[in-house]
Amino acid sequence: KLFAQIIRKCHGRSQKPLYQPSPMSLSELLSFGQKKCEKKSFQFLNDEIPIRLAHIMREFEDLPKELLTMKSVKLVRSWYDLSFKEVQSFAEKDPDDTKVLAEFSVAIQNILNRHSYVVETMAQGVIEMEDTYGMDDKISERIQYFLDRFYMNRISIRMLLTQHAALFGNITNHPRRIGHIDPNCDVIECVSNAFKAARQICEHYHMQAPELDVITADGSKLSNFVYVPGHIEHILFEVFKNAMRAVVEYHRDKLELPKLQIIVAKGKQDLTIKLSDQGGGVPYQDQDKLFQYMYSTAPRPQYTGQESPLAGYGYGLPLSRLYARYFQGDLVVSSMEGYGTDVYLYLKVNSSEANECLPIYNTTTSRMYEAEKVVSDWSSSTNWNQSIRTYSTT
Ligand SMILES: O=S(=O)(c1ccc(O)cc1O)N1Cc2ccccc2C1
Repeated sequence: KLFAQIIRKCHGRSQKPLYQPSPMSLSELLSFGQKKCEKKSFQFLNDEIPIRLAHIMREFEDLPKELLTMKSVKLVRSWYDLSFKEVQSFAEKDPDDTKVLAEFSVAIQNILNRHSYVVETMAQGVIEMEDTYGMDDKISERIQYFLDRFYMNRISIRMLLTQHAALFGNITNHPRRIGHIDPNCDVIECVSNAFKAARQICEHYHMQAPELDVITADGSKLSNFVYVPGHIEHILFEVFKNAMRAVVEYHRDKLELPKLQIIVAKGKQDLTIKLSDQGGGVPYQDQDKLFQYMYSTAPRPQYTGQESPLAGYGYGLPLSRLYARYFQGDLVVSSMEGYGTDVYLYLKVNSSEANECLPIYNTTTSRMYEAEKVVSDWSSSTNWNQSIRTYSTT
């Protein structure tokens, strides 16, 4: 019933449709945080969190039923149901009552803790489904579509909740940061922190790790760039692990490892970080598989326990691309098989353009789950059953 209201459009053009998520820009989140008004933050979250939870809870219902019956997926849905009810219970409470605000902060911490392992648990559900029912392209595409939206929704909810917890909880923060936002984010420091963390793992396991050269393009004044350092370090940590693993494995028997290279360039719109490795690269036709949840779970290497710790359960790149896209940036991989791979991380320079990227549930969404597989209207082989191979538009 509540969800039926949520996608109800209100009358009149000027108003935002009722119960649609409200994307915030980095600059709005920053100034909201600088005001440090706990009551306003409580009221905003009181409205916004149930809406963002409800939209993704409704989308769960369009998932392949094979996935919905998996116990890991049922467990994740039960967490969302519980958290939705907990936030809803504050709907009528008095925002001027400091006891209510204190209870709200406790509820937020409980919700963040409850949802700590959602990514792993959903990945387990996908594996359970594949083991039970097998996999085909159509199910794989629907799962890819859902997980990108599901994890982006989760990133957005955790961003709002951790901002409130950092601003009004009793966590001592970095002096100049507003919650998790740094008005003067030092990208070179982010690069250095991520590189050291990845190198430590690589050296511990592989006894060696490639060195790093960092180049800042001329005229790139890196100062006063507003961003969430944690997001940049999360992304760079993943791509450094990939690059180090590629270089160590491709040059296994050599004494000297070719260095990694980072170039940082800042223009009017983009701050771009390019990471180049000489790790042998990947075939062009396999490049998009790097971002597939199914690919990273499907051909599961036989876990012999000898797996390099640099090789996580493979969600590193798809999730990192969501973090990059969350504030209107992107993550692009460009590989040369036989040589190595370049990864471009694009970030918005202007915080007022860095708006949250939020999935919303509407008729387009539900159609995406019903869509039949498209038949290819390109032919690239004489063999008849090949020519109807569908042209995947991932
Ligand atoms: O596909 S890659 O070119 C590659 C992908 C993403 C990235 O960030 C860096 C990369 O280098 N690459 C990952 C990897 C792992 C083990 C052995 C060989 C390779 C090659």
